[in-house]
Amino acid sequence: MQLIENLLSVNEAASALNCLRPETDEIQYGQYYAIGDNQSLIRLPRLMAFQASTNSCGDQPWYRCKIALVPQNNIVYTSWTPTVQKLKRVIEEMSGETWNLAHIIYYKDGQESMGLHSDCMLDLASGSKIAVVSLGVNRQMDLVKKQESTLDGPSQLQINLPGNSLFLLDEETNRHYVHGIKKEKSQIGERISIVFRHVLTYKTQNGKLYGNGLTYSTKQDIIQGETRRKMYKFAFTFFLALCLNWMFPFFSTNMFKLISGGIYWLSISLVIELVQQIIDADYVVPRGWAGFGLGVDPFRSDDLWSTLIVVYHGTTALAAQSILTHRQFLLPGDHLLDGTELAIRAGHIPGKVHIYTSPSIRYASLHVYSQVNSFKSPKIKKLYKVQIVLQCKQMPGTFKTQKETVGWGDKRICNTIPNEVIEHFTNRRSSVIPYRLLIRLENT
Ligand SMILES: O=C(O)CCC(=O)C(=O)O
Ligand SMILES: [Fe+2]
Repeated sequence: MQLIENLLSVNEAASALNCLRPETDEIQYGQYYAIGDNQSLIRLPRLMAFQASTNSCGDQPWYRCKIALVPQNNIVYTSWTPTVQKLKRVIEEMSGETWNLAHIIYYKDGQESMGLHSDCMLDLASGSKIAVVSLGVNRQMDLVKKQESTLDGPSQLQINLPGNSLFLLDEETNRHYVHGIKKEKSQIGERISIVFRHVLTYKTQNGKLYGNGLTYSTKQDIIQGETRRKMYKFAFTFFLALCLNWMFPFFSTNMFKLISGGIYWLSISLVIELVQQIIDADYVVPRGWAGFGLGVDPFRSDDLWSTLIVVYHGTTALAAQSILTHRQFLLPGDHLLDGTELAIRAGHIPGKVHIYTSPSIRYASLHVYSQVNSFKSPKIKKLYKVQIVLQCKQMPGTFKTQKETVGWGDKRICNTIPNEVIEHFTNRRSSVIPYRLLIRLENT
């Protein structure tokens, strides 16, 4: 912490104060709010304005402070105005540091204040200092050591911030102490503080954040991420439209019922349009899979959603189609619609007539169960791996559990479900009810 008095000449300080007063044109102050306990809006006892430099991409720095989270506070950073820019230059030349964002705060009298708080450090350049330039009357800043702090040093401090001074608040002090500007009992005049920060977070025109510690660290990353998402969406759409349009009658959504009632033929472009609507809904659960709700028999009397557990069944598009067409799982030995007999799949022990499921999506999506097929997106000519899993409800007490049967031994397959109980098997067809088709499309 450091206080530098007589930052400017007396005349310059007086003129700076005058230029930054609300009556002058330079700064358009606004009234901002906090959210109270009962969700009410609380008027903050001060006026504020925001300025910042843009980066080389033309984006503005962004500081994630509490007031920015209140929807009613429309915080807009404008470019530097002459007086603030001059103050910035003076303190940068004096300290050798740089700042790219400022909050300008107007306290009209001693009744206006700022409560005890720590400045949020998420967006600040590591090791950078928060610079507070004070103009106008002297105000007292209280610093109170946080309860959890293990730092040696005074538990409380009072610092006078006279007009025409610079106060530098370092990371360490901000981490261990809260600070605030307390109310004054005596009648005093106005004070303006200009709080400069060096932030490394930026906001794009469409409101996306990038920078230190964020999903996207540069603007380029955002563009790449969006391109990837677009390509994925295209591929997905074409996969559904070209390879899986048999399944549209099985969807539970009204729009599908609407268009598939009796008409099982859909034009590719209509399918694409519908699929895009689903994908835009971002219904991707579990992680990495896109889920499509399937129609469930409305006449079942058991309380499907509350008493049955969730399991997964890794399968092929063909088998999924067969399960959905027959409206239930089939057991080896059953006859399909075309009269052929369902055989025990190669690799499974003959004589074991069972339906296999797993509480683990990891296990169900192993390639022996959920066959990997490749799919070439016709539009972008890119090859993808496609897998299908049916998300199902299974009736407790109707199945047995056993350890994995894929030869992994003790090597853990799923983080949540132990290998010993990862496989369910049953011979009751109607105890497993598929309610969501999961599809995963991955780059090859
Ligand atoms: O007005 C002041 O001097 C304190 C401002 C402050 O602590 C803040 O804006 O976070
Ligand atoms: Fe602060």
